[in-house]
Amino acid sequence: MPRVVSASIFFPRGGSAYVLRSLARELPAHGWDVTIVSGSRHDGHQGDARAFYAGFDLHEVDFTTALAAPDPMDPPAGAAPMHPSYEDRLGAPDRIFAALDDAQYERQVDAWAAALEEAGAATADVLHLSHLTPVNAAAQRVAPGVPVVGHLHGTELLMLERIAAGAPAGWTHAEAWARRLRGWAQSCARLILLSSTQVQRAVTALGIDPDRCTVMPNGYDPAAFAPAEEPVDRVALWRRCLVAEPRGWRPGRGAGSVAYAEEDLAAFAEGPTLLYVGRFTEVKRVGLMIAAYARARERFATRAPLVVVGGHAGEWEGEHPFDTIRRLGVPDVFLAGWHEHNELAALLHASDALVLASVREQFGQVIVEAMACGLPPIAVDRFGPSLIIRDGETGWLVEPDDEAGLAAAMVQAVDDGDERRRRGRNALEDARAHYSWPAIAGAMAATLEEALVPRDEMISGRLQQP
Ligand SMILES: CC(=O)N[C@H]1[C@@H](OP(=O)(O)OP(=O)(O)OC[C@H]2O[C@@H](n3ccc(=O)[nH]c3=O)[C@H](O)[C@@H]2O)O[C@H](CO)[C@@H](O)[C@@H]1O
Ligand SMILES: O=P([O-])([O-])O[C@@H]1[C@@H](O)[C@H](O)[C@@H](O)[C@H](O)[C@@H]1O
Repeated sequence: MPRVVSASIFFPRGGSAYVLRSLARELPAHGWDVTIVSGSRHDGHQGDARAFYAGFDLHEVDFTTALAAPDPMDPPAGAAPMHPSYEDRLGAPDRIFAALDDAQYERQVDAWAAALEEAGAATADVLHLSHLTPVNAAAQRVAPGVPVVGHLHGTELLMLERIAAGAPAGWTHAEAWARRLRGWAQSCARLILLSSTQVQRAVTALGIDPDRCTVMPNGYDPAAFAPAEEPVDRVALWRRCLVAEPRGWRPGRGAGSVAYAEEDLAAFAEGPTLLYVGRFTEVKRVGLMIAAYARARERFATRAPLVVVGGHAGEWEGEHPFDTIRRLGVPDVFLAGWHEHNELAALLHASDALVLASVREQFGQVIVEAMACGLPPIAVDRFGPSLIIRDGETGWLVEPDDEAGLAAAMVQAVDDGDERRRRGRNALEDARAHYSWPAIAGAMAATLEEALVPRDEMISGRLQQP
């Protein structure tokens, strides 16, 4: 059986880790053995690759020592440096790529070359590399003859677009990183994009040949996301998540630092529940969503809460949702904290519509997960969501950063139960028809096979150094 080494520099945290894991689960049925190489941490925080990728052939790069060092990017000799990130969060151990100098870059490449070597990358048939990172350079060093399938997730494009618009102060090595990312993209045999809306975006940001791009959407795991089989005791579910075992958190405090009282559950007694699922990054516009909810709430015919699920503890960009809720003084918005996939379906079953105000979402995995549970989504009419959702049929599409438009969609979703349920049924059909991982994995296997074919041509492409 051919073997693919599937690698991510990041410890499992964002949407890309779920993509990597779902594909690793499905690819053997399509004739591929998978070895995973991933960043990891063993310090009790979320992000332990051994737990996240349990049962897979895993080689991890452990950042635990680096995270305890005064400079996680420059830990004691022998320890792998912490991964950098595409987001620039004040005080975060994972500094923005664009701030790392050449020596720090070389340390990254050395650590990942060792990991790829240990995982047998040189004898793999294909390398599948998430995002564009120093793992690409490490692959060129230790496995120069092995074709690379790159997988873009959107966050790398956000950083490049910010650099193109004028790098913020502190991004002192922005141009060197932009050059590297472009070089790595150009040397991939194939580059996976998540939506046809993204081809031109990637061509502009990376200068790649559009013929090397494969459009392959993300999916949902049908074992985890499906409509509820039995009636759900919603108040009991929200009591557990918000009152008895709370995981919501406020700035500077850990999971569970935001908890609710029994009487707060009255918000769930009458009307439908709106749900957000995701990280607290700037692009997601969680603050705008809460402001739109505040407007919409005054017009709802019934009391209808908004539950905000997600936000890795301790990580956020811009104003934290806890502060937004306080600033606006808006009632009935609940912070539920991070919940793993095996718990998410229950939260979706206790909700009625998904809201995602994100403005530049390459795909929006949570949309198809919600649709697979029968929830209609409300999202923004740009990029990935604009093709996943059929406005008026499977959900609502609104303009980016349009607080009034988002509020109007929320009012309709809350007040018109028949219409909401009709769109939810259609959404479920679309999810089943287009977005289940077992079906999508066939396209992934085909992409890996395609990467094997024009080997000579591709090898000369790979040798272009950034
Ligand atoms: C801005 C942008 O372009 N983002 C992209 C990015 O990451 P991003 O991290 O923004 O990913 P998404 O929001 O799409 O996915 C988040 C994932 O985390 C899971 N989750 C979230 C909260 C929680 O409490 N528990 C939990 O399990 C969700 O179920 C989902 O599977 O890569 C994803 C994967 O290719 C794409 O779909 C996104 O469009
Ligand atoms: O998974 P995803 O959201 O595509 O993208 C990545 C995250 O997984 C990772 O945690 C973060 O450090 C990166 O900067 C990037 O955002």
